[in-house]
Amino acid sequence: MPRQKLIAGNWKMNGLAADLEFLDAIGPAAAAADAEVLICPPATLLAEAARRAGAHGIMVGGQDCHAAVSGAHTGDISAAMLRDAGASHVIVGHSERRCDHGENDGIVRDKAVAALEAGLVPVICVGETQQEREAGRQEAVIAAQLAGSLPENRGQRELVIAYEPVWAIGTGLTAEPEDVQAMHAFIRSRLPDPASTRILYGGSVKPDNASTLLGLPDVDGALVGGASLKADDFIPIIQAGCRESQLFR
Ligand SMILES: O=C(CO)COP(=O)(O)O
Repeated sequence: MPRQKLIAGNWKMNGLAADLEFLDAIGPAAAAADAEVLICPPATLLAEAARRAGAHGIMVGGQDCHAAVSGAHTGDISAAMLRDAGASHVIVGHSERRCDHGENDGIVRDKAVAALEAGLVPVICVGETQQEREAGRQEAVIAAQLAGSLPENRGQRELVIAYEPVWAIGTGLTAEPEDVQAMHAFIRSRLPDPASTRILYGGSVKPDNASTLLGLPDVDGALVGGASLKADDFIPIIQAGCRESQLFR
């Protein structure tokens, strides 16, 4: 059973209500695509995004969640709240959260467990820094992040891994296709359900490199930052995912 491609957009801290027109703009491309499309807007837009996205078969997700179900955590949002707002997925362990908010692997794992318990699919991010890659430590770093961040017992519940080399995020630098494929194959070798788990690549995915990256055998989709903010950039990435999905049938 081939893994269907998943093309995900992470809007990060961008987007006001008017920007949800994006969903109607990408709607026809998403509806026609033989690939799943997921948009993760800021939490303020989630409920309205879910309402508008549903009409096009687009899924929506959160960008983070708290590990607790509810309680005295000012400013935080639980997985159950995301689900209640219409999310199906949540990104956890993005390098910007690991770096800006001091989230370590244990915190990321607790968030992933909370997501699964709320009925969300966690998109668990891992990635090495430039320094770690230059020192040839990328596999050791990723192995440790996977060992520390993945829930231990998830039964049949789905999770998604996103490999995002930190040095490729927002820099316009993408990893070489051979390095991406090698790392994705390495990640797959470490997963309990290697055949069914989707591994996305993220880090400066753009319309002009999407086909190459999505055509790699162990790349099951993309987690797109900057190029998910404009329909003209995101539509060709969806279409690349769709083409590459069909080639695998
Ligand atoms: O961090 C990312 C997605 O989560 C990647 O961001 P860019 O596509 O802007 O490099």
